[in-house]
Amino acid sequence: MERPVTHTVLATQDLCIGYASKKGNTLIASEINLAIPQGQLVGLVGINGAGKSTLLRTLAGLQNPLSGNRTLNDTPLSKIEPQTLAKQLSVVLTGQAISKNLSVVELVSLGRQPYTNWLGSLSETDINTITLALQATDTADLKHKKCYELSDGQLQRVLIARALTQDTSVMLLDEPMTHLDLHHKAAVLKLLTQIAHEQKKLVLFSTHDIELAIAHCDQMIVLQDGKAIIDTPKQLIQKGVFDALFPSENVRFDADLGRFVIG
Ligand SMILES: Nc1ncnc2c1ncn2[C@@H]1O[C@H](COP(=O)(O)OP(=O)(O)OP(=O)(O)O)[C@@H](O)[C@H]1O
Repeated sequence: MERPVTHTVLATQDLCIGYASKKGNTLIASEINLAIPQGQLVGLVGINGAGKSTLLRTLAGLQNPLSGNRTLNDTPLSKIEPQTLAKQLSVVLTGQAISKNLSVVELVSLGRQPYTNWLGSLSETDINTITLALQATDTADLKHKKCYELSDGQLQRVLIARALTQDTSVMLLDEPMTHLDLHHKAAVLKLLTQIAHEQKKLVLFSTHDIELAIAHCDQMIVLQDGKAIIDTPKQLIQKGVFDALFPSENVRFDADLGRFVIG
Protein backbone atom coordinates (compact mmCIF):
# COMPACT_ATOMS: atom_id res chain seq x y z
CA MET A 1 0.00 0.00 0.00
CA GLU A 2 1.30 3.49 -0.88
CA ARG A 3 1.98 5.66 2.16
CA PRO A 4 2.36 9.45 2.00
CA VAL A 5 5.87 10.79 1.49
CA THR A 6 7.06 12.54 4.63
CA HIS A 7 9.95 14.47 6.09
CA THR A 8 13.49 13.48 5.03
CA VAL A 9 15.38 12.17 8.06
CA LEU A 10 18.64 10.98 6.61
CA ALA A 11 20.35 12.57 3.63
CA THR A 12 23.71 12.59 1.90
CA GLN A 13 25.10 14.82 -0.81
CA ASP A 14 27.89 13.53 -3.02
CA LEU A 15 29.12 11.33 -0.21
CA CYS A 16 32.35 9.44 -0.86
CA ILE A 17 33.05 6.62 1.57
CA GLY A 18 36.32 4.82 2.12
CA TYR A 19 39.48 4.73 4.17
CA ALA A 20 42.15 7.39 4.56
CA SER A 21 45.69 6.40 5.42
CA LYS A 22 49.18 7.88 5.09
CA LYS A 23 49.60 5.94 1.86
CA GLY A 24 46.50 7.60 0.40
CA ASN A 25 42.77 7.16 0.22
CA THR A 26 40.99 3.90 -0.54
CA LEU A 27 37.71 4.84 -2.20
CA ILE A 28 34.90 2.33 -1.65
CA ALA A 29 31.92 4.19 -3.15
CA SER A 30 31.29 7.71 -4.40
CA GLU A 31 28.54 10.14 -5.41
CA ILE A 32 26.13 8.69 -2.86
CA ASN A 33 23.03 10.89 -2.82
CA LEU A 34 20.31 9.79 -0.45
CA ALA A 35 17.19 11.50 0.87
CA ILE A 36 15.33 8.97 2.96
CA PRO A 37 12.05 9.91 4.62
CA GLN A 38 10.80 8.78 8.00
CA GLY A 39 8.61 5.72 8.24
CA GLN A 40 10.54 3.59 5.77
CA LEU A 41 12.14 0.17 5.94
CA VAL A 42 15.22 0.36 3.73
CA GLY A 43 17.42 -2.60 2.81
CA LEU A 44 21.08 -2.13 1.91
CA VAL A 45 22.47 -4.84 -0.34
CA GLY A 46 25.59 -5.59 -2.35
CA ILE A 47 28.14 -8.35 -2.79
CA ASN A 48 30.85 -9.07 -0.19
CA GLY A 49 33.16 -6.09 0.10
CA ALA A 50 30.77 -3.72 -1.73
CA GLY A 51 30.90 -1.32 1.22
CA LYS A 52 27.68 -1.92 3.17
CA SER A 53 29.33 -1.80 6.60
CA THR A 54 31.50 1.14 5.54
CA LEU A 55 28.39 3.07 4.46
CA LEU A 56 26.49 2.25 7.66
CA ARG A 57 29.44 3.27 9.84
CA THR A 58 29.81 6.50 7.86
CA LEU A 59 26.10 7.31 8.16
CA ALA A 60 26.30 6.58 11.90
CA GLY A 61 29.17 9.04 12.34
CA LEU A 62 31.54 6.28 13.44
CA GLN A 63 33.72 6.85 10.42
CA ASN A 64 34.51 10.03 8.49
CA PRO A 65 33.59 10.25 4.83
CA LEU A 66 36.35 10.90 2.32
CA SER A 67 34.22 13.82 1.12
CA GLY A 68 30.62 14.98 0.84
CA ASN A 69 27.88 15.69 3.37
CA ARG A 70 25.65 13.74 5.74
CA THR A 71 22.62 15.28 7.42
CA LEU A 72 20.33 13.93 10.09
CA ASN A 73 17.01 15.75 10.48
CA ASP A 74 18.45 18.59 8.36
CA THR A 75 21.51 19.11 10.59
CA PRO A 76 25.02 18.17 9.41
CA LEU A 77 26.02 15.04 11.31
CA SER A 78 29.35 16.57 12.36
CA LYS A 79 27.48 19.39 14.14
CA ILE A 80 25.40 17.08 16.34
CA GLU A 81 26.69 16.56 19.90
CA PRO A 82 27.21 12.86 20.82
CA GLN A 83 24.53 13.01 23.55
CA THR A 84 21.98 14.47 21.10
CA LEU A 85 23.01 12.05 18.36
CA ALA A 86 22.39 9.11 20.71
CA LYS A 87 18.76 10.24 21.00
CA GLN A 88 18.35 10.46 17.22
CA LEU A 89 20.32 7.53 15.85
CA SER A 90 20.99 4.00 17.09
CA VAL A 91 23.26 1.39 15.55
CA VAL A 92 23.55 -2.38 15.69
CA LEU A 93 26.83 -3.40 14.14
CA THR A 94 28.44 -6.76 13.55
CA GLY A 95 31.39 -7.39 15.84
CA GLN A 96 30.34 -4.49 18.07
CA ALA A 97 32.58 -4.17 21.14
CA ILE A 98 30.42 -4.86 24.19
CA SER A 99 31.16 -5.91 27.74
CA LYS A 100 30.01 -9.52 27.77
CA ASN A 101 30.27 -9.57 31.57
CA LEU A 102 27.09 -7.52 31.73
CA SER A 103 23.76 -9.26 32.14
CA VAL A 104 21.26 -8.95 29.30
CA VAL A 105 19.10 -6.47 31.20
CA GLU A 106 22.16 -4.38 32.12
CA LEU A 107 23.27 -4.23 28.49
CA VAL A 108 19.79 -3.37 27.23
CA SER A 109 19.46 -0.68 29.94
CA LEU A 110 22.55 1.04 28.52
CA GLY A 111 20.35 2.09 25.60
CA ARG A 112 18.61 4.49 28.02
CA GLN A 113 21.89 6.23 28.90
CA PRO A 114 21.18 9.32 26.74
CA TYR A 115 18.00 9.88 28.77
CA THR A 116 19.12 9.14 32.32
CA ASN A 117 20.47 11.71 34.80
CA TRP A 118 24.12 11.85 35.88
CA LEU A 119 23.46 9.17 38.51
CA GLY A 120 22.27 6.87 35.76
CA SER A 121 19.13 5.98 37.73
CA LEU A 122 16.24 4.62 35.67
CA SER A 123 12.83 6.28 35.66
CA GLU A 124 9.54 4.41 35.27
CA THR A 125 9.55 5.35 31.55
CA ASP A 126 13.06 3.89 31.20
CA ILE A 127 12.02 0.65 32.89
CA ASN A 128 8.88 0.37 30.72
CA THR A 129 10.91 1.00 27.56
CA ILE A 130 13.42 -1.70 28.57
CA THR A 131 10.65 -4.19 29.37
CA LEU A 132 8.96 -3.54 26.00
CA ALA A 133 12.25 -3.91 24.11
CA LEU A 134 12.98 -7.24 25.83
CA GLN A 135 9.48 -8.47 24.98
CA ALA A 136 9.63 -7.25 21.37
CA THR A 137 12.89 -9.09 20.74
CA ASP A 138 11.87 -12.25 22.61
CA THR A 139 14.75 -11.81 25.06
CA ALA A 140 12.82 -11.30 28.32
CA ASP A 141 13.56 -14.88 29.40
CA LEU A 142 17.27 -14.21 28.97
CA LYS A 143 17.41 -11.01 30.97
CA HIS A 144 19.43 -12.35 33.91
CA LYS A 145 21.91 -14.27 31.76
CA LYS A 146 25.39 -12.90 31.23
CA CYS A 147 26.04 -11.82 27.66
CA TYR A 148 28.92 -14.31 27.36
CA GLU A 149 26.38 -17.10 27.93
CA LEU A 150 24.34 -16.16 24.85
CA SER A 151 24.35 -17.74 21.42
CA ASP A 152 25.17 -15.46 18.46
CA GLY A 153 21.48 -15.22 17.54
CA GLN A 154 20.42 -14.42 21.11
CA LEU A 155 23.11 -11.73 21.39
CA GLN A 156 21.97 -10.29 18.08
CA ARG A 157 18.43 -9.89 19.43
CA VAL A 158 19.72 -8.38 22.68
CA LEU A 159 21.68 -5.77 20.69
CA ILE A 160 18.52 -4.94 18.75
CA ALA A 161 16.71 -4.58 22.09
CA ARG A 162 19.37 -2.14 23.28
CA ALA A 163 18.94 -0.07 20.10
CA LEU A 164 15.15 -0.12 20.59
CA THR A 165 15.46 1.33 24.09
CA GLN A 166 17.34 4.31 22.61
CA ASP A 167 14.05 5.28 20.94
CA THR A 168 15.70 7.07 18.01
CA SER A 169 14.21 8.38 14.77
CA VAL A 170 16.84 6.43 12.80
CA MET A 171 17.98 2.84 13.36
CA LEU A 172 20.96 1.51 11.40
CA LEU A 173 21.59 -2.23 11.55
CA ASP A 174 24.38 -4.24 9.95
CA GLU A 175 23.12 -7.69 8.97
CA PRO A 176 20.66 -7.94 11.88
CA MET A 177 19.25 -11.27 10.74
CA THR A 178 22.49 -13.09 10.01
CA HIS A 179 22.61 -15.43 13.00
CA LEU A 180 18.88 -15.88 13.38
CA ASP A 181 16.82 -19.01 12.80
CA LEU A 182 13.84 -18.69 10.46
CA HIS A 183 11.37 -18.02 13.30
CA HIS A 184 13.46 -15.21 14.80
CA LYS A 185 14.39 -13.87 11.35
CA ALA A 186 10.69 -13.45 10.56
CA ALA A 187 10.05 -11.96 14.00
CA VAL A 188 12.87 -9.41 13.69
CA LEU A 189 11.78 -8.47 10.17
CA LYS A 190 8.22 -8.00 11.42
CA LEU A 191 9.51 -5.90 14.31
CA LEU A 192 11.69 -3.69 12.08
CA THR A 193 8.76 -3.21 9.66
CA GLN A 194 6.49 -2.28 12.55
CA ILE A 195 9.05 0.20 13.96
CA ALA A 196 9.31 1.83 10.53
CA HIS A 197 5.64 1.88 9.58
CA GLU A 198 3.85 2.30 12.90
CA GLN A 199 6.39 4.31 14.88
CA LYS A 200 7.36 6.25 11.73
CA LYS A 201 11.07 5.71 12.17
CA LEU A 202 13.65 5.14 9.50
CA VAL A 203 15.08 1.62 9.69
CA LEU A 204 18.05 0.98 7.42
CA PHE A 205 19.56 -2.50 7.52
CA SER A 206 22.14 -4.32 5.46
CA THR A 207 21.45 -7.87 4.40
CA HIS A 208 22.58 -10.64 2.10
CA ASP A 209 18.99 -11.84 1.99
CA ILE A 210 18.15 -9.82 -1.11
CA GLU A 211 14.91 -11.64 -1.84
CA LEU A 212 13.64 -10.92 1.64
CA ALA A 213 14.54 -7.26 1.20
CA ILE A 214 12.79 -7.17 -2.19
CA ALA A 215 9.65 -8.63 -0.63
CA HIS A 216 9.51 -6.39 2.44
CA CYS A 217 11.43 -3.13 2.02
CA ASP A 218 9.95 0.20 0.93
CA GLN A 219 13.24 1.14 -0.70
CA MET A 220 16.56 -0.55 -1.27
CA ILE A 221 20.07 0.80 -1.65
CA VAL A 222 22.15 -1.33 -3.98
CA LEU A 223 25.90 -0.84 -3.70
CA GLN A 224 27.55 -1.92 -6.90
CA ASP A 225 30.81 -0.99 -8.62
CA GLY A 226 31.44 1.88 -6.23
CA LYS A 227 28.04 3.49 -6.74
CA ALA A 228 24.78 3.46 -4.76
CA ILE A 229 21.42 3.09 -6.42
CA ILE A 230 18.34 3.78 -4.30
CA ASP A 231 14.80 3.01 -5.39
CA THR A 232 11.79 0.85 -4.64
CA PRO A 233 12.35 -2.90 -5.14
CA LYS A 234 9.85 -2.84 -8.03
CA GLN A 235 11.73 -0.06 -9.85
CA LEU A 236 15.08 -1.73 -9.22
CA ILE A 237 13.78 -4.96 -10.77
CA GLN A 238 12.38 -3.04 -13.76
CA LYS A 239 15.69 -1.24 -14.26
CA GLY A 240 17.49 -4.62 -14.25
CA VAL A 241 19.72 -3.64 -11.34
CA PHE A 242 19.70 -7.12 -9.80
CA ASP A 243 20.56 -8.80 -13.11
CA ALA A 244 24.13 -7.59 -12.89
CA LEU A 245 24.65 -8.00 -9.16
CA PHE A 246 26.43 -11.35 -9.32
CA PRO A 247 28.68 -12.84 -12.04
CA SER A 248 26.17 -14.51 -14.37
CA GLU A 249 27.87 -17.93 -14.56
CA ASN A 250 26.56 -18.94 -11.13
CA VAL A 251 23.51 -16.85 -10.32
CA ARG A 252 20.90 -15.04 -12.36
CA PHE A 253 17.94 -12.93 -11.29
CA ASP A 254 14.52 -14.06 -12.45
CA ALA A 255 12.46 -10.86 -12.63
CA ASP A 256 9.17 -12.76 -12.98
CA LEU A 257 9.78 -14.80 -9.85
CA GLY A 258 11.46 -11.84 -8.10
CA ARG A 259 14.26 -14.10 -6.96
CA PHE A 260 17.73 -15.36 -7.74
CA VAL A 261 18.21 -18.70 -9.46
CA ILE A 262 21.40 -20.72 -9.06
CA GLY A 263 22.84 -22.53 -12.05
N1 LIG B 1 39.78 -0.51 8.02
C1 LIG B 1 39.84 -0.68 6.71
N2 LIG B 1 40.84 -0.13 5.97
C2 LIG B 1 40.88 -0.27 4.63
N3 LIG B 1 39.96 -0.95 3.92
C3 LIG B 1 38.94 -1.51 4.59
C4 LIG B 1 38.83 -1.41 6.01
N4 LIG B 1 37.70 -2.07 6.40
C5 LIG B 1 37.13 -2.56 5.27
N5 LIG B 1 37.88 -2.23 4.20
C6 LIG B 1 37.59 -2.56 2.79
O1 LIG B 1 36.43 -1.86 2.41
C7 LIG B 1 35.68 -2.63 1.48
C8 LIG B 1 34.24 -2.67 1.91
O2 LIG B 1 34.15 -3.40 3.13
P1 LIG B 1 32.78 -3.53 3.91
O3 LIG B 1 33.05 -4.32 5.14
O4 LIG B 1 32.18 -2.20 4.04
O5 LIG B 1 31.94 -4.38 2.86
P2 LIG B 1 30.55 -5.14 3.04
O6 LIG B 1 29.73 -4.82 1.85
O7 LIG B 1 29.97 -4.82 4.38
O8 LIG B 1 31.03 -6.64 2.97
P3 LIG B 1 30.41 -8.02 3.55
O9 LIG B 1 29.18 -8.32 2.75
O10 LIG B 1 31.49 -9.00 3.26
O11 LIG B 1 30.14 -7.82 5.02
C9 LIG B 1 36.36 -4.01 1.41
O12 LIG B 1 37.13 -4.06 0.23
C10 LIG B 1 37.25 -4.03 2.61
O13 LIG B 1 38.41 -4.78 2.38
